[in-house]
Amino acid sequence: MYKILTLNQISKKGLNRLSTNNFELAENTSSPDAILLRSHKLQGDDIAPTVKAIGRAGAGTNNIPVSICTERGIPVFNSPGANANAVKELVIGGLALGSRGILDGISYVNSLSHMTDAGEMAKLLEKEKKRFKGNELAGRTLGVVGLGAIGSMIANAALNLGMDVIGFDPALSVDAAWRLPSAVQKMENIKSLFARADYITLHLPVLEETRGLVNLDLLDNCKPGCCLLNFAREEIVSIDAVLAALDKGKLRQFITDFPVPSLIGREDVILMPHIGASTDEAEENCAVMAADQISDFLLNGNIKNSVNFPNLQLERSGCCRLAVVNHNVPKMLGSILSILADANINIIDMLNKSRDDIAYSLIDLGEDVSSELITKIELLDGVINVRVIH
Ligand SMILES: NC(=O)c1ccc[n+]([C@@H]2O[C@H](COP(=O)([O-])OP(=O)(O)OC[C@H]3O[C@@H](n4cnc5c(N)ncnc54)[C@H](O)[C@@H]3O)[C@@H](O)[C@H]2O)c1
Ligand SMILES: O=C(O)CC[C@@H](O)C(=O)O
Repeated sequence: MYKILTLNQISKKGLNRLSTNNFELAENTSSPDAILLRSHKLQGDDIAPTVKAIGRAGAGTNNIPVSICTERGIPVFNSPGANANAVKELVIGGLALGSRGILDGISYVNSLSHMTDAGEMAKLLEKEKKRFKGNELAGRTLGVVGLGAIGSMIANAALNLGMDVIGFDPALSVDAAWRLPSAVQKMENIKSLFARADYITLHLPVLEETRGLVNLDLLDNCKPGCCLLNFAREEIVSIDAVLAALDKGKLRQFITDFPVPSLIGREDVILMPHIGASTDEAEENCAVMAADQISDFLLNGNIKNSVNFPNLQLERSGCCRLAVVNHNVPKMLGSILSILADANINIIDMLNKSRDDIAYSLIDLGEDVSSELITKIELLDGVINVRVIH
């Protein structure tokens, strides 16, 4: 029985994938085999020595100490694309809020609760509505920074709204490039995107190189009257730089899913409480994907959608399976295989892959192995951990 520690509210549909025959769910346990979480900020010390895998029901993994997990041989999984549609729809909503007097108009109507005569109210609204006039999105230029799962969906939707779309992504994957409509004009650098766009939307991960990426220099260079949307992560945008650009009138509006106190109460800012992925559908999609990946890893050693381990899937064969994590250095596989050969154990099937400093092998054996043999493999210099999966 594997113990799964759930942090945050994980959709039931996902948790139901973890059959009670094999898994026990707990919101509090000191010896979990895996952790399932959403935005909970996990510290290295929170990860018990028993933890074999971490599943993020969502896209961003900046709340998980991924490099510590890698050193400890723990794969971290996320759910790429599973909440992209939810974010896309909210960003389209954000574009509408940023182009029309929707929020002010609604507040104004709500302020008229003292009125009792519908005819009088209609007359007043017709007179006042000019205060809430906006501009159409069609014909304006949207700059999309980060053209992955979310960015490419937004680019598509914006084209359908009649917008011109320009994009910047220095690390676009081949799959993402295939998904991207050819009408999206690729920019050489982020500066030229900022200089040309009427609306800019951010959809990149927070990494060392993207922390504070949107700074004074970039905002000084943006098209006057531009509207910036941040549904990616707080850390990507310098709030001081945004406040300065708003005060100077360089930016017309800032719309973000990551509020901080200094942004509250400004008319040129729209704040949402990190609800980009808060739809039933996205929560279910993410939870199902994360739970399936954790389940397949614990039961079979297979890896899909890990952010720090190689993807590796091998159909089960033989009597038991060894899953070995080791440093990606020469002779490791040979040393493991010679221990098995010396014990006269037949290998039925195997697969070995590496990613950066980590190598991972699945080895299906013709017979069961003793704990002494596992200890021999564990003691090899460079081996990080070994699991026997029956
Ligand atoms: N508001 C929310 O609730 C919410 C929901 C989902 C995701 N997110 C955030 O959005 C981010 C993107 O999500 P996704 O699903 O599209 O991820 P993704 O991995 O599919 O796409 C991210 C893209 O950003 C690109 N990128 C990396 N560095 C860049 C840089 N310096 N400049 C421009 N592009 C760069 C990558 O090459 C990739 O194509 C996540 O990492 C997460 O932080 C927020
Ligand atoms: O779990 C959530 O609600 C937010 C998830 C989102 O920030 C993500 O990175 O996928």
